[in-house]
Amino acid sequence: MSSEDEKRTAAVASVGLVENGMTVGLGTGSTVAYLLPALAARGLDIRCVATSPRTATAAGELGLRIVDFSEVDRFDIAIDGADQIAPDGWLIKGGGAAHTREKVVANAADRFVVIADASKPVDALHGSVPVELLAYGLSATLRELAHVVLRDVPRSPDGGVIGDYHGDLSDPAALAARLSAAPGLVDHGLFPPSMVNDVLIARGSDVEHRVLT
Ligand SMILES: O=C(CO)[C@H](O)[C@H](O)COP(=O)(O)O
Repeated sequence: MSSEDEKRTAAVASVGLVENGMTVGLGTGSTVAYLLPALAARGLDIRCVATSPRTATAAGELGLRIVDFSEVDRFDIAIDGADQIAPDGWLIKGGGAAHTREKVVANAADRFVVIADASKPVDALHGSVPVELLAYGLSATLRELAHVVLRDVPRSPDGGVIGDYHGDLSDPAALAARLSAAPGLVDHGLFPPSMVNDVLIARGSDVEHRVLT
């Protein structure tokens, strides 16, 4: 089974967790792209908030009811993909640069569900961590953080500059605290295990369901 099939399998499994009347947060990415039609096919009476224009457009075209985040202060459930999933539940997100919005939605959700193909679980987080930076004072923020490489991509819908922090990821909690403490950093792609309730990982046609909190 291809990773695309696994993304679809995990996404389809997650829609069984959504019930009539729920307010649902929708993530961003290629795995979420499989979630949207599966969710729409259930024909539930739900309202959704999207974490990106891309997700909002796709969901709307499928007939899902998208409302503005200003109408919502919490979610019954939010479902999203991830770039890396560590054994202890730490995530790296933001490959699609939507991590700031995704974190706001995940944090406001009673239940945050991660859907992933078998390439996403890792023994240890590695590589780089997506960051969103305030355009104001960008040079000073880059100097303060060091090790950030800016991406050649458009700004976020909220005007943030997107980059990736390259450094030691062996202590995600310490790094998350250091990044969060930097003035000018809007948010980063390290999501703590305390924010994650369920992880659905498809391996072939099987789905492993990890329950975290
Ligand atoms: O954080 C994200 C976007 O900002 C995505 O959830 C993450 O990059 C995974 O994407 P995909 O489902 O395409 O593998």
